[in-house]
Amino acid sequence: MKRKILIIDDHLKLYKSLARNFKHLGYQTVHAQNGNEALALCAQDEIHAALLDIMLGHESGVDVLEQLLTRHPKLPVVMITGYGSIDTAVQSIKRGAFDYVTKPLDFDKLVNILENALNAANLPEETRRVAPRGKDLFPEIVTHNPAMLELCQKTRKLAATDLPVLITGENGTGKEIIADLIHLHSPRRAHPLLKINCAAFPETLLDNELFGHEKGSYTGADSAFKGVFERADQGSLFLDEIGDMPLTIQAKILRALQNHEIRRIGGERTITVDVRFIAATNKDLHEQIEHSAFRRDLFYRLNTAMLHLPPLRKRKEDIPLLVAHFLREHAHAHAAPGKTVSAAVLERFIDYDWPGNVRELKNTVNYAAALCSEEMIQVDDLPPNFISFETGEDAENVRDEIEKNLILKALQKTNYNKKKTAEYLNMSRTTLYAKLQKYGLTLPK
Ligand SMILES: Nc1ncnc2c1ncn2[C@@H]1O[C@H](COP(=O)(O)OP(=O)(O)OP(=O)(O)O)[C@@H](O)[C@H]1O
Repeated sequence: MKRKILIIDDHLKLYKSLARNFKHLGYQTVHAQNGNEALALCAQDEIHAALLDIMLGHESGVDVLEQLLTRHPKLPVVMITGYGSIDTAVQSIKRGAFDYVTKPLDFDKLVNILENALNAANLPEETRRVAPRGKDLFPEIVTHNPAMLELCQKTRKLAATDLPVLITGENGTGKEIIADLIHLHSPRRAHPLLKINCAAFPETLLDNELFGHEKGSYTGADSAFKGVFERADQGSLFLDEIGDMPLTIQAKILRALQNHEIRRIGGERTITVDVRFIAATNKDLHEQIEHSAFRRDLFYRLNTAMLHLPPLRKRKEDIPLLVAHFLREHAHAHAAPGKTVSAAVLERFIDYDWPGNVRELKNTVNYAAALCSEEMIQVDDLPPNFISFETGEDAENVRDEIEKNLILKALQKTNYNKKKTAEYLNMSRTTLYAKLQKYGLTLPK
């Protein structure tokens, strides 16, 4: 069946050109010039995704978005925005739009985003919630922290095995990216990686989502349903927030891990399943065991291969690198010119403790990049909590550490030639000598 895209735009010319391009790719398009027409089309026809202009004559695209999503909550909507209304586009994402594209439209990019939107919409409910979007489909760990580099190496080695892996770390430290990497580097990569957030479901629903049910197993079970264990066959299963899993379900998971067998709810027969387990938690499982909230035997089954992600506050030297990475990503995603941050912004970032870890940093950078109209992001462009935030000794220490490493690398690159090192670093030789002394760097004889 051809997929049908609804284009909501009051410019007929733009619609015609998009319709022509989409037709070549095998999509069908329908056109609405305003919110009412869009709602009417969605009511009478099956629409797979919508493209919605933020400026719809006298109507606000964001209002139309809300009306559409109220009636069709699963409809993926991609906003079209002019360069001047990116902040509104960011608002619309908060209100449920899938993504946004900026004018002038880059058709290839638009199709890419649309395909991601359509794929995400096709995923079962529980996997969609935690499914990677956009560029995250190709995860990349950005770091030069020694503990993280070691962890990346261990991740690659573990990926090649079929061992269950337990990933621990605070929220937003990158556990899901590691899970993606394990699967993508494993021999199972051609099969699905299904993800389920164990904290997102009440016990009976979680049971159903994991193990499925037989027809007639409870009122309303009109047909049999395969749970994620069966749907992930030959692939991997990512059990996120496993520390929040009810004890009864932990017992079933243990059985599945040990015997590779499950039973659907209301089912008599055992079903053999072939999945690789990847679990993650932000909880201290030892503590959970002490409080009888986590099964010791399941923990021992899972902890043969453990990966712990340190919080961002313990690897602050990664902050400048991550900031540059997220700025590049932002520029790329919005076909916008690349931005930088001022030294004062970096200082604040380094001094801050980042309780939400890398995710919080990414959101902060995206927020500032979207709102700042200049090339360099200043403290005033940051969210309010950063504007009133004082910097201190911490920032200085990390800056020194970064500078020391830079000088060391430059020395190695120039074979410890001080003149060339000074030139390479764009500093005078006197400054270089002072810094070598400050950091206790001695050159090989
Ligand atoms: N080292 C990194 N390099 C690049 N991006 C990163 C890195 N670590 C995390 N991210 C990004 O930060 C965001 C949060 O990462 P992720 O979802 O993997 O964290 P998590 O530990 O699974 O979070 P939670 O516990 O809340 O589910 C993602 O958008 C991810 O792409």
